[in-house]
Amino acid sequence: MPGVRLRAGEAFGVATGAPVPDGPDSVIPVELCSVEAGVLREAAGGVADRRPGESRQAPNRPPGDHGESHQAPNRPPGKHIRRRGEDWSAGDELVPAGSLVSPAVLGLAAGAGHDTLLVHRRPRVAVVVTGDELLHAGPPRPGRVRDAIGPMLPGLLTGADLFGTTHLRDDPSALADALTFDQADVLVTCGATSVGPADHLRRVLADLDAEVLVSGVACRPGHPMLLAVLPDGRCVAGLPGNPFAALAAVLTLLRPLLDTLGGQAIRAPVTAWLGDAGAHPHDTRLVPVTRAGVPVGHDRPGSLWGAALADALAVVPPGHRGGEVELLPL
Ligand SMILES: Nc1nc2c(c(=O)[nH]1)N[C@H]1C(S)=C(S)[C@@H](COP(=O)(O)OP(=O)(O)OC[C@H]3O[C@@H](n4cnc5c(N)ncnc54)[C@H](O)[C@@H]3O)O[C@H]1N2
Ligand code: MOO
Repeated sequence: MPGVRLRAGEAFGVATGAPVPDGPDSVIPVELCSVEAGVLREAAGGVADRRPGESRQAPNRPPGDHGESHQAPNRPPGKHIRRRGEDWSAGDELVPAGSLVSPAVLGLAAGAGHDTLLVHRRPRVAVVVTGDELLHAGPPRPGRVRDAIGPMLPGLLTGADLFGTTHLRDDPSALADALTFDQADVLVTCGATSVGPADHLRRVLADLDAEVLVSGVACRPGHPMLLAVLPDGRCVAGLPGNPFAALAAVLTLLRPLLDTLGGQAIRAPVTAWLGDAGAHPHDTRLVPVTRAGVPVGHDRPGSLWGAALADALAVVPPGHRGGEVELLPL
């Protein structure tokens, strides 16, 4: 309370959050005091300190005792007073650069007096699912499979804005057309990464003068995954058509790309102990496991069953027989 100065033995009423006058050593909650004939009396303990049968009333004091020498047992100096600058000082880093602006970060920034924040824009993503054989409703039948990647992707693209999903037949000119969509920072294609007659992605990218940065990786599943940059800087992430391989490519290639474009800090690795999980002789294997690192099985490249049962994919290095491995949370 600017302009008010308390002397020893004096008290002043103050609402929660209001400035306190100069001079007091602490604040006593109003429910722990009483005022009789202009004299403030303080209960010996707080409500929480009362034992069964004890009165909450202030102890009897002789008239004239203003309580100035009385120190309540639970009232150290400074109690219930927030000092200016006690949470942080000018120039302190409140959250590290690269942090996600969560609701708490937004509130903290406002509380610290910021009107604007310098942020990365969320990357914008468009998805293109290819395949003559794909169905989008009903049960699979001979020669036709349900699109399992399109429904899986939106929930995996956290931190990005998704324009939507386009479904294409195996037609190179339709694919080339889809890759001209210039509102997206990243175009995600599903299928057509391999070398079969209907796998047009690499030829289409060559025709568009794209620079291929990643053309296959030593990882099972997911080994045909691809990353390319179009001449105008837009990225193309090619997910393999086998659904579990597509998931592997999202976790190991697409998500790190989106995190980087969105300015997010690199996630600290999570690890678990994993025994002999059937390591590949020369490639890294991704094995669906529980949080405790127990393989759940059902991990064929065309099936998402194991991933659906698992908490994470364990990153199993070639030749692994047992030891600590990285987990990619699902
Ligand atoms: N000659 C070679 N053939 C293949 C190789 C190879 O190295 N040499 N790699 C195999 C691996 S591993 C994978 S993975 C696939 C990747 O194939 P593509 O990305 O070209 O995808 P497609 O041929 O279109 O499809 C493969 C498989 O997945 C089914 N599929 C495709 N899209 C979906 C979808 N959205 N939802 C569910 N299932 C999908 C598709 O019907 C095929 O059965 O290549 C291998 N071949
Ligand atoms: O990427 Mo493929 O599905 O390795 O098996």
